[in-house]
Amino acid sequence: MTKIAVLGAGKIGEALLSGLLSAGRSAADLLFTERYPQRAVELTETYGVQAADVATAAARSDVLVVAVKPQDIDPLLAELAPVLGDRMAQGGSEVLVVSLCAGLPTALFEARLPEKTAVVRVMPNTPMLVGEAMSVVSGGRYATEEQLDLVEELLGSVGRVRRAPETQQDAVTALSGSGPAYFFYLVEAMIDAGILVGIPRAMAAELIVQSAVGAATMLRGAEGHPVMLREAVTSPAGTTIAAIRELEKHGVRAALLDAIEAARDRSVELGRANDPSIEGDRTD
Ligand SMILES: NC(=O)C1=CN([C@@H]2O[C@H](COP(=O)(O)OP(=O)(O)OC[C@H]3O[C@@H](n4cnc5c(N)ncnc54)[C@H](OP(=O)(O)O)[C@@H]3O)[C@@H](O)[C@H]2O)C=CC1
Ligand SMILES: O=C(O)[C@@H]1CCC=N1
Repeated sequence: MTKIAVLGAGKIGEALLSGLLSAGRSAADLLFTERYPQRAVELTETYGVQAADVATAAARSDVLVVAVKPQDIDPLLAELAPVLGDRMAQGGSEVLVVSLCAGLPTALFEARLPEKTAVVRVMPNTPMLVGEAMSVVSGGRYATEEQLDLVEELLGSVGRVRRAPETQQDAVTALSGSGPAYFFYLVEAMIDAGILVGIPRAMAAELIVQSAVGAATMLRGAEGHPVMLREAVTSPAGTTIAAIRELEKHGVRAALLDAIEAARDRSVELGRANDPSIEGDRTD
């Protein structure tokens, strides 16, 4: 069985560990690295997965999943490069580096890691926790078809997977990587609206969450025809159109277009900030 190490078990790293375990992968085939010992102890207690240092993780794993914040990539790659170099020098099997980092191009990893290291860039999302991730996979220069298939299989066990050219990854990050946050934000606002119109919080939450689950299930079944689904809810001179008029008046559609464009731009910026060929453009 493929041995996988998650380097940086924060929110998305933990979601991946949890999702892979729920999908039936053995804890013995997983490792993780973490900066703070207390966090490592908590994760081991919760999931039964062992913590390791970067050298051990790199020596024992077939796949290294990088899940640190883009701003933390430099020290991690500086630590990883010599370890992978030693592994190669000792004739060890090839390792595959899978980056989940927003904005960071595969070329960045290829430039900092030993020559010809295979890198795959993935943009997943947190619904991985419940086996409903949307992940988009792009191969770097040295990633083989078999390695891309392997990554698709791993992520396919925790949700849906698509392959796309790396040039689309910043846009993908803005859409599905951050996407769950937009829905959570809408739900939060709708629950507040429930309170405004006199429904207690717990009941408002139940009404809205179940409506979201029902709407999501219908959207999936309808293969993405949101306009027709919305029209079916919108009666002539009814309540829904009164609400839609307000949404349009307040520019909610335009706000979403701007928001997703801003997220795409931020992903591009994170990549540039970590590009050693661009001087004086580091943004945190
Ligand atoms: N959260 C999300 O929805 C998604 C996130 N991503 C990407 O995943 C990556 C991680 O994001 P997220 O999980 O939200 O961030 P978190 O900050 O929750 O997780 C990153 C973890 O990595 C740890 N870490 C940092 N440096 C090292 C190191 N050198 N060795 C070991 N551990 C280290 C951090 O420790 P410490 O707490 O000490 O800093 C932290 O626990 C980012 O690149 C992000 O772009 C991609 C898709 C979705
Ligand atoms: O907000 C972020 O930068 C990360 C990437 C996609 C979702 N969360």
